[in-house]
Amino acid sequence: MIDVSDVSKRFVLHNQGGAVIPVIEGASFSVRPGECVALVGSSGAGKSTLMRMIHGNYLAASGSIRVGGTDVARAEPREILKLRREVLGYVSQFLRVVPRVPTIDVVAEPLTTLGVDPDAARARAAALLARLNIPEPLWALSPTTFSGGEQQRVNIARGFVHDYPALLLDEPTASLDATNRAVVLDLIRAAKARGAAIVGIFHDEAAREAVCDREIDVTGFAARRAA
Ligand SMILES: Nc1ncnc2c1ncn2[C@@H]1O[C@H](COP(=O)(O)OP(=O)(O)OP(=O)(O)O)[C@@H](O)[C@H]1O
Repeated sequence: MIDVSDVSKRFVLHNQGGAVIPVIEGASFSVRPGECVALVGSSGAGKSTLMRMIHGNYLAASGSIRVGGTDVARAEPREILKLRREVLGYVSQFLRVVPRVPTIDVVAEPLTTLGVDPDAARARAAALLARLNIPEPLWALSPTTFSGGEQQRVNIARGFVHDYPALLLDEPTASLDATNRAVVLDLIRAAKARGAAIVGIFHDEAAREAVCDREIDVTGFAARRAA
């Protein structure tokens, strides 16, 4: 489902004399449907960079990144947007939303964008918000003023509202209490059971052991640093 093949990435810092920072070289791995793979490796090894390349935020310098039928490394921006709508979900650590949109609509939006009836989309959003213990009086409010853990749970609800065939999870349990952490781990297990291919960064080792089938040490793809 997700095939990363011989991918490299370097950053060119144009505002710092064109300094080149090679980060990743020759990264290759695959994630099958129903599998959850953790990216591990020391800080700065390139875990987030690799996730951003799979999501199409950072362009790979070379290689291919196939998600379903799309090569993210070569796709046009509109193909990447279509991929993100239909195939590739992403739970980031930080919630970015349009101000004043109620939480229930923030969570339902991925479904309404796909043409799901708004009432059905809101019902599914409500079920997830309830499961993630977001109090019902908050659903009509914008999540911009929510606590860190509440915002993270809204992000998680949004990431799981559509049954994406592929999912990227950036620290999905980072600021959660034990109860909500367990809910998130159950959502991940359910996504695997329905065949989702998942790539995640989990500094929470116990969470990683609970849901991940394999670890990929990104340090193995580290490019030799040159000035
Ligand atoms: N936009 C950018 N411009 C320049 N350099 C960048 C950029 N993004 C990442 N880097 C560099 O790439 C390297 C890898 O960073 P990355 O954030 O992918 O590491 P990580 O493994 O996710 O680290 P951590 O576990 O600390 O979050 C770092 O040396 C970082 O400075």
